[in-house]
Amino acid sequence: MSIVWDWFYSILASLGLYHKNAKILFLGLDNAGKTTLLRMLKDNRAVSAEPTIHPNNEELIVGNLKLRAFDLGGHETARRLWQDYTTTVDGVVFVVDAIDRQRFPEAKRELDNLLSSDELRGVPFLVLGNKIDMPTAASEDELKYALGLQDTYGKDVMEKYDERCIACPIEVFMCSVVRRMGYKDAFQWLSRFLT
Ligand SMILES: Nc1nc2c(ncn2[C@@H]2O[C@H](COP(=O)(O)OP(=O)(O)OP(=O)(O)O)[C@@H](O)[C@H]2O)c(=O)[nH]1
Repeated sequence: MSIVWDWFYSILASLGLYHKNAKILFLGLDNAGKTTLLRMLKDNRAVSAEPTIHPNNEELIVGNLKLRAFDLGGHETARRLWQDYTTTVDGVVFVVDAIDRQRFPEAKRELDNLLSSDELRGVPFLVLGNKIDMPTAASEDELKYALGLQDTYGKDVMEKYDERCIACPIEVFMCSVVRRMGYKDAFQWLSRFLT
């Protein structure tokens, strides 16, 4: 295994994603930071991403781990696109721009749609409030309130996943993708629901 490959696997291992057999969707409004996050996981560097013109063109496949980003909002076709992409989704990473308060209601609508969709019943949801490197970013409490997520699953990594849990596990983590802050704990949280 080359040094670069080795190092790449060590990133995935630190996030708890190494050797996972899972399809994870990165969803959220445009400009939230999905592409930047995907590229960060791929290259460990923040590339200033051009806006995604084709919402289905960002994908990362490593062994049995498939990560794919889709934009929501503004276009109805997005839903069809991710539904066509896979019928089995093992996890959703829903990215929200924590500085764009005006769009919190729109983000909430999209999230509510996802949470009530049959295809995603029981699927763990990781909600990332991104861009906390900016001083105007919402706090975790503010974002949770805006998204109606005051009552979340709990962050304790040691807590055992209760298979009988009817509602899907959902938790909010604040992060800055470009500063590489916050998303490690978040992915570790998500990874314990993946096989
Ligand atoms: N300040 C700050 N900016 C960020 C962060 N993450 C992403 N961005 C910026 O936010 C903008 C949108 O990022 P993208 O990754 O393109 O967002 P996207 O969700 O993929 O949206 P589209 O590209 O429109 O599909 C870019 O200018 C990024 O550089 C962050 O942690 N902090």
